[in-house]
Amino acid sequence: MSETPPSRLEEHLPQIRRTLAGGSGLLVCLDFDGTLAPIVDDPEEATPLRENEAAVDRLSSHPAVSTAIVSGRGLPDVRDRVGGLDAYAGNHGLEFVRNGSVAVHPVARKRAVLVDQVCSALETVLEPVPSSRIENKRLTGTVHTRTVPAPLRPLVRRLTKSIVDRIGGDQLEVSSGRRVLEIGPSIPWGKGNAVELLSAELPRDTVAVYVGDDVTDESAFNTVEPNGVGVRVGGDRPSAASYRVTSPADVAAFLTWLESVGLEELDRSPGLVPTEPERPVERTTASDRRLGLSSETADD
Ligand SMILES: O=P(O)(O)OC[C@H]1O[C@H](O[C@H]2O[C@H](CO)[C@@H](O)[C@H](O)[C@H]2O)[C@H](O)[C@@H](O)[C@@H]1O
Repeated sequence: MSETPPSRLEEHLPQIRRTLAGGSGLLVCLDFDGTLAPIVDDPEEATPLRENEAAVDRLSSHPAVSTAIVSGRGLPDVRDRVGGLDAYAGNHGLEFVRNGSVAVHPVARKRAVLVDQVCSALETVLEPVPSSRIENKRLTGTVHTRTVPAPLRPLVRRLTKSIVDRIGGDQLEVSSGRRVLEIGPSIPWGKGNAVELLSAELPRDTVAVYVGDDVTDESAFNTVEPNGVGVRVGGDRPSAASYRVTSPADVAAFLTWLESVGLEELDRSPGLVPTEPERPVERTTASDRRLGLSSETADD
């Protein structure tokens, strides 16, 4: 991961316009929890902001734009929560649906039986821990610790790791996310690979945008940067994304800006792009200024 904190997006719209001006189309990839939907205690209750749904719908209906959700949730789950995108990647990119056909990583498919055994064992072992919750997503599993009393979280981590070691051996691994432990196959595959696959099907000069809030989104930021636009939702901790916004409401403002301002840049043929002044003068338009972003919040 980059050691550089991302810059505040609203201060860098002219750079983003220049990045978009290099492309003939746009691929907009979006994480779900913490990006389109605010983080909530109960994962079942997570719902995208209406403004995000509307902005995604508008982008999806534009002929120059392809849209995708790239989520840690299982595919059926995330498709139920937000509709209308061109493609969906679930389980951190291990499964995919596009043009009506579903693809699953073959190694992940084989190891799903181990994930299932781990989830069952954890249901029993963590049963006495108040408010612990196990989400079996078939190809991966999630242990939720958001509502577990803080002093008990290290115990949950230890128990989870020991069960995964016992049942999964070197076939499974545990990683951390926002108040979750993610259990999945130990293979070098993540959201970044999913974004690569999506990009590979589009013209080479398509500009890729990725918006996400969590550690697993870093591989996707690495995939789209530096020719595309990586946007981290959250505070100023280091990230491979160049830009950051604070909240899902800010994501809606950015997506709206992309549709109303950013897309205009794509339409300019290279010969028509105004030459840059010698000393760059940042072109901030009234539409740029309307991008109202909220104030800082803590990452957790
Ligand atoms: O890649 P994402 O779409 O962001 O999915 C990552 C995980 O998101 C969900 O957990 C997170 O959101 C929950 C609801 O707001 C919250 O309670 C939890 O603490 C967060 O980590 C989802 O439940 C997981 O399956 C995803 O892996």
